[in-house]
Amino acid sequence: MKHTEAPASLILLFGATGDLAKRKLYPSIYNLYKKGLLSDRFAVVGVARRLKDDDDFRNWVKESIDTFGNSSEDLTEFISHFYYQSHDVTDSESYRELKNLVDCLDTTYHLDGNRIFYLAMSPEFFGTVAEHLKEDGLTDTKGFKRLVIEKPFGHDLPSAINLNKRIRSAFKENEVYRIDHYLGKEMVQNIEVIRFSNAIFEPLWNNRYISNIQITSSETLGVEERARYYDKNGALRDMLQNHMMQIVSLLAMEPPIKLTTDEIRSEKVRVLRALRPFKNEEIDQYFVRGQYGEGTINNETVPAYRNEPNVDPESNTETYVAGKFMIDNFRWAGVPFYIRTGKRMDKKSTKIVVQFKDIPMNLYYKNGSSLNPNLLVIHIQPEEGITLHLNVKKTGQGMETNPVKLNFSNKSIDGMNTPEAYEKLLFDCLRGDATNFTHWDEVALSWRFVDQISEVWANQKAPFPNYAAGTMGPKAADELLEKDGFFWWPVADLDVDENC
Ligand SMILES: NC(=O)C1=CN([C@@H]2O[C@H](COP(=O)(O)OP(=O)(O)OC[C@H]3O[C@@H](n4cnc5c(N)ncnc54)[C@H](OP(=O)(O)O)[C@@H]3O)[C@@H](O)[C@H]2O)C=CC1
Ligand SMILES: O=C1O[C@H](COP(=O)(O)O)[C@@H](O)[C@H](O)[C@H]1O
Repeated sequence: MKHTEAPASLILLFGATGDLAKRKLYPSIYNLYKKGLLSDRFAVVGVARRLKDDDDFRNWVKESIDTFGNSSEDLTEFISHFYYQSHDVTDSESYRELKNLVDCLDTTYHLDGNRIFYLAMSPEFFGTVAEHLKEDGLTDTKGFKRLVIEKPFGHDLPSAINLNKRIRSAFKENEVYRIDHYLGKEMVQNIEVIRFSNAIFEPLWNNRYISNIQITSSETLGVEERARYYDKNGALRDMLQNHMMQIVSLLAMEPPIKLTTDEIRSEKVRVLRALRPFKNEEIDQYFVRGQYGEGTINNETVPAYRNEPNVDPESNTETYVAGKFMIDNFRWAGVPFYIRTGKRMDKKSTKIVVQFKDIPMNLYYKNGSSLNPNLLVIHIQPEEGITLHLNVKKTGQGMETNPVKLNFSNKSIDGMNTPEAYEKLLFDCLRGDATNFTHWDEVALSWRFVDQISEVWANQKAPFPNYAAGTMGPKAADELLEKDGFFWWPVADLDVDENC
């Protein structure tokens, strides 16, 4: 085994013909292979209904890599490791056949019985597949067995508890890898490093020096082909319950005593436990929902959410959510964490803005005008980097100040793109590192928090649509900050200069 490569392993992929597999998973497996991070002893078994046989599947994988990956090479050797079983996951009989195939590949490729079961299909099947894997002996193996499970993990706390019970009947908690692809993003992983390896930040990382933190994740895309799923979930469940709350917990957690999976997770859990709960009648003071109407994006007119295919024409589902989280602990008492996320917004951008408090006395603006606050901006995507906003002396006579930005862009280091989140997460899973996956306690606490909001919203019809596609969301989201004396830092003005 090469020094850094993953151990021999079989990946059994349910949902092998799906959008996620095609766009993300095959290109990621291929990148690992190309970089020498995958053992030569690997095999992938795809399960779905629509293809016929191995050849069909290998062509499918090749096409997906040609379209969504970065390869101009001959893929023959790589795709020879791919096998297919046409199988309806609700059909109990097929699992025996699958076990025979998997056992046979185990021997052929000397896989030491190591198995990753990846559920990249509709969540309604997660419990059924997990139970069958156990009942039909696929989890009886002398190597490791790990279950990678896509989102959403449930629809609310009761359904998540039920799903967890079914999964845990077949896998132990430390064998379950709940994917949150934001945790695979380079700059999300960088949050801990920025905080815990810089003496200039960690001492200031508290309510004495930080006035508020803003997290924006805006998309220009609409609901696309996923309306059947999305219309039942909305932005609150689709983005806030998982990605946004994970970012909040990374920003707010205490330094872990060690950089181990358990220590980091337990600090994140403590943040989620400290989130201030709300009474039903308070939800509107802390959360705003929106749904896009018709509008213009990149000079093209796009339809209202309610006119998208497969969306209920009277849908009450939010495509936008903004909120204010309060973390009631010693470090964060009084500091609002504002988040906003939505579809069909003005710009595709995920950024964190940490706004520091004003200095106690402003010596440089005696006429009453204000100094620019110091900001630390963490650019998660599309550009990756950090910017520190400072004030310096204006060149020349006098003592006026000038705002400046110190930029760091990941691209400026070596011009290389950082690996796709799925590539990193797959590699972590192959090596048995669950740090960047979500523990059950985190899932349960975030559902408990989100359920308070969704229960109230489900019972009140919203005045939708309330923002035009191509804008940054409803006016009420601006008012959420204005009433606290803040405003959303415009993401378009904060971009990192990638040439720096
Ligand atoms: N697509 C994305 O960008 C993202 C997806 N996810 C999550 O990933 C998962 C998969 O999503 P996505 O790929 O978009 O979904 P798709 O609908 O594109 O794919 C579903 C897959 O499941 C297979 N399938 C459906 N029913 C059965 C069945 N009864 N038996 C066997 N196979 C079946 C389909 O194959 P066939 O029809 O051939 O049987 C297909 O391969 C979901 O949990 C989603 O929430 C998460 C983040 C982003
Ligand atoms: O999980 C999801 O994330 C995507 C946005 O991901 P990003 O990496 O492009 O920011 C979102 O479009 C999708 O609705 C949601 O399910």
